Amino acid sequence: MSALSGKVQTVLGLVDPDQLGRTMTHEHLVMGFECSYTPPPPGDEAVAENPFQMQHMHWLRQNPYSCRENLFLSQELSALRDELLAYRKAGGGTIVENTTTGIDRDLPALRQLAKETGVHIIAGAGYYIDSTHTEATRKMSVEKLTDSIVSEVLHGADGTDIRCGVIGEIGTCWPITESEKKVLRATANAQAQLGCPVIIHPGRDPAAPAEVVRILQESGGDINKTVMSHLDRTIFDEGELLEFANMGSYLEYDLFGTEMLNYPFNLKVDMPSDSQRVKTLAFLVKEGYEDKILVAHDIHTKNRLTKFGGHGYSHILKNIVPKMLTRGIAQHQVDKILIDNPKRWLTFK
Ligand SMILES: CC(=O)NCCS(=O)(=O)O
Repeated sequence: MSALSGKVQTVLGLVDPDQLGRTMTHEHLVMGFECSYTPPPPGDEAVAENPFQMQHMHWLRQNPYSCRENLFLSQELSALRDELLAYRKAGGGTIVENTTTGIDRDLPALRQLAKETGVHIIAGAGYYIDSTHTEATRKMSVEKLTDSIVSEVLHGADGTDIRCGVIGEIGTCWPITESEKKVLRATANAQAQLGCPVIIHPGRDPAAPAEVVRILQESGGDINKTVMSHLDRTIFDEGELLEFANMGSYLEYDLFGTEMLNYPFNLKVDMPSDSQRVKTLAFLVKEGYEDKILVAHDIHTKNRLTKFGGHGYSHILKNIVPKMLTRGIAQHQVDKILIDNPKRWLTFK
């Protein structure tokens, strides 16, 4: 039995799982998302240059990736500190910070934020999507990738002694690239060694989550300890959703607060509203999956911070939970989604 067994690993060290409280399982605090920059619609170039004004807030909500400045959450440490203090006040206890190699993980900043706010922060090991893999990463064997991920959990990452407490978000596209497949196999190997939680960013196709699960299974991954993120923009058909749910991973709805018409990463996708997300959660609860659901906001752009008129990290606790309670999800089921399921997932075997 390892020293991690039965514990959760935060950026400040190991904690007892009962200390976590309400947990958002997919957020970013300090990251850079330049890899997803999308040029603005024709005619909107001037707005994109100078977006942080009241009259441009709606434009930013609709076009968050078309303004470079909006993509650097890392520039907002003071606002992030205020957000975390507000999150605690709203009843939040823990945040899983999913920033991995490729999108500017900053572990010392996470440690500082955890110290200053009292929020438990759990950092992510591993690699984001293919376009952010360096040549050195692409050349690594599965064994070397496994070693690097294991080391980030056991010894610390990015030249620090700050240890990651989950593997992920591991980035994949659709179709899954060869480099991403290697990282997935390494993730499964590392999970088999460590008994740790894993979280996946699937490609934007309904077939993508199941394909990731198959690759992880082939390499000995523990699907019961794996989260499939971003289901809100990935699987829409109820039958397909139940088929995927039956594969055994946690089912994460983590784009609460994001309501946009033209989703630039896949124009075929109709991004759901928060009301539609709650309806899907109620459906999954009715179908018996209340022990598998997780929720979050996946904040990764500045406009979603309350400083810039956004919903912030407390939106689920303040606005979505009351809505869930009026839509057939009972308080004890809400508690499972916010407390018990994250705790079970995050505890090392
Ligand atoms: C940071 C990140 O990967 N966010 C996911 C955004 S997406 O639109 O759900 O792919």
